Amino acid sequence: MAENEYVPLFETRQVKGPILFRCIAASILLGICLIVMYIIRYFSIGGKAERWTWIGLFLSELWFSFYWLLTTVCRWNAVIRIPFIHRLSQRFGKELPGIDIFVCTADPLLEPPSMVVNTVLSMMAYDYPPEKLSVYLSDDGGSNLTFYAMLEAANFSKTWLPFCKKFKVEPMSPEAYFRTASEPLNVEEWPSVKRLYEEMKMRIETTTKLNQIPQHVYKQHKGFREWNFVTSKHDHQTILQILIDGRDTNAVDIEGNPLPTLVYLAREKRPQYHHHFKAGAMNALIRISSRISNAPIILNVDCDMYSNNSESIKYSLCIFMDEEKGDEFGYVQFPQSFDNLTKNDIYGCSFRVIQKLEVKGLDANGGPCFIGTGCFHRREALCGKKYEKNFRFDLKKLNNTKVNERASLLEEICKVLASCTFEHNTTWRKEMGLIYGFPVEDIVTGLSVQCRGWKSVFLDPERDGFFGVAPITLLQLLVQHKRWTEGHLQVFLSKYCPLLYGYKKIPLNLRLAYCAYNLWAANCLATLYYVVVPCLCLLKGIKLFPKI
Ligand SMILES: O=c1ccn([C@@H]2O[C@H](COP(=O)(O)OP(=O)(O)O[C@H]3O[C@H](CO)[C@@H](O)[C@H](O)[C@H]3O)[C@@H](O)[C@H]2O)c(=O)[nH]1
Ligand SMILES: [Mn+2]
Repeated sequence: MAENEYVPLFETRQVKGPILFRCIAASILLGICLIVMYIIRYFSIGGKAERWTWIGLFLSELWFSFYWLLTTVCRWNAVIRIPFIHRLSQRFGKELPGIDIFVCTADPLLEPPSMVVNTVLSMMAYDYPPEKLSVYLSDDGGSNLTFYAMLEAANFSKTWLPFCKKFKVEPMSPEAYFRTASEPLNVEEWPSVKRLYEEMKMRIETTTKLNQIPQHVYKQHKGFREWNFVTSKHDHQTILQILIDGRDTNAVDIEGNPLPTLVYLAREKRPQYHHHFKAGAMNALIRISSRISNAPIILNVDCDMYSNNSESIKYSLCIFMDEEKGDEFGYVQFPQSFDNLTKNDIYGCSFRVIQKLEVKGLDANGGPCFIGTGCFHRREALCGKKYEKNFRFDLKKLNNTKVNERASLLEEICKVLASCTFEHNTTWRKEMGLIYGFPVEDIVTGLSVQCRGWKSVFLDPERDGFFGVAPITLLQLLVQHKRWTEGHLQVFLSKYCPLLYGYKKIPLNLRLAYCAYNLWAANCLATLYYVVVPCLCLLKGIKLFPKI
């Protein structure tokens, strides 16, 4: 291909049917206007009680109209992105950047180590050069059970990764794969790999149940000794173990191919210092990974979210590496899909409207929010760099920083980076890394990246990129919704309110779209009024509608 002949790595297409949508929206707008006119016209009819009910209903309706306007603005334009991965391979061949993958876990009881192991294995099994992949697990539970499970994962990966490569296994989580795939006829390895997996799972589950590491295992790895100094999960030193050192020529799978780097981290926790939940964990990971592998692209996932599509990394690189537009993008967000939904999804846990409709609208208006998981970040954008128009990133070059310290020395050096006091008097938490202080730290962080001038992209390939676990009982759902709505409202009332914070930084449409989420909780007032008051009026015999 000639040098000057630019062939894009992705294409942006308008979502079909905008005219139909706009006609419907226009008709709704007309309806709203007629209702408002009607209400104003009959305003002074009836007695005092009627009038006040009318005013209340009128205000609720105004609120609903306003909220409808916010969502319509967000949906007005919608785009989808189509990456061309064959062009990526053609153009860059093996010259691809490094990828650091962060997995966060917090509690071995709520997030069983056997599940975390599956997530980690699925991340290691991407169809990507293993020497360029590094997987970091942050364990905020500081649990030796999770650490043990990771050791098992490191060991099993030697069988699992070649198996995945050979048979193009998808999903790459062994649990999900063996649950969904039927046994192929002429694959000898299948039963033996399955057996190995089941034995490993059994060992992990037994250890978790007994809450004790068997003595012979304890002696196998120096890492376990760290727990001699752990008082509780809220009070311990940094534990950092490089379980697979990708630079080590002996770190190979059963077929002799290199393995991805695998690192276990339990950052320091002390009762007198706030740990800032997942945002704190992510920031520690960003610093530690910058010292160990320093990949220019970071993928982060929750520990319950396994990879379902082995090409996701390449899809996201099609965005970041596109010669013309790639440098504009700060992050690439995949949807959060779930594989535990009940048949009718009666509580709407899958967020279909948001994920299948609204995010595409956000994308057309400057970029989707960062939703905390399944997101590829440009490290520099996440670490506070402002977008500069003509600045070109050479992602391939950025990756050539192999450190040469021994693994054990590197572990010691990095421990400081995850200490409780490291961030004091620095710009971490404000300008660098994830922002603290909100239950929805991801939303604020995404907003601040966008306000530094970066755009973002939503990618939803035909085969889902990731599968996670959705809350499916009413109670779980209410807890999650309460946290999210509260968090969003908090953002709206803080200095990060998109209307002000994003002023002159991001398009008005995008700011309004953010507000639709931020004001989610505020809807409850109008809704409550609307469902309660008319019923009371009916009981009391107060006439709500004028006779015409
Ligand atoms: O102190 C903590 C608390 C949580 N987590 C991890 O954070 C992730 C998300 O927490 P979870 O309790 O599962 O929250 P969800 O409501 O399921 O999370 C959604 O909403 C969050 C807030 O918007 C985002 O951060 C998540 O990525 C998104 O999946 C999990 O992997 C946890 O292990 C930590 O690492 N440290
Ligand atoms: Mn979750």
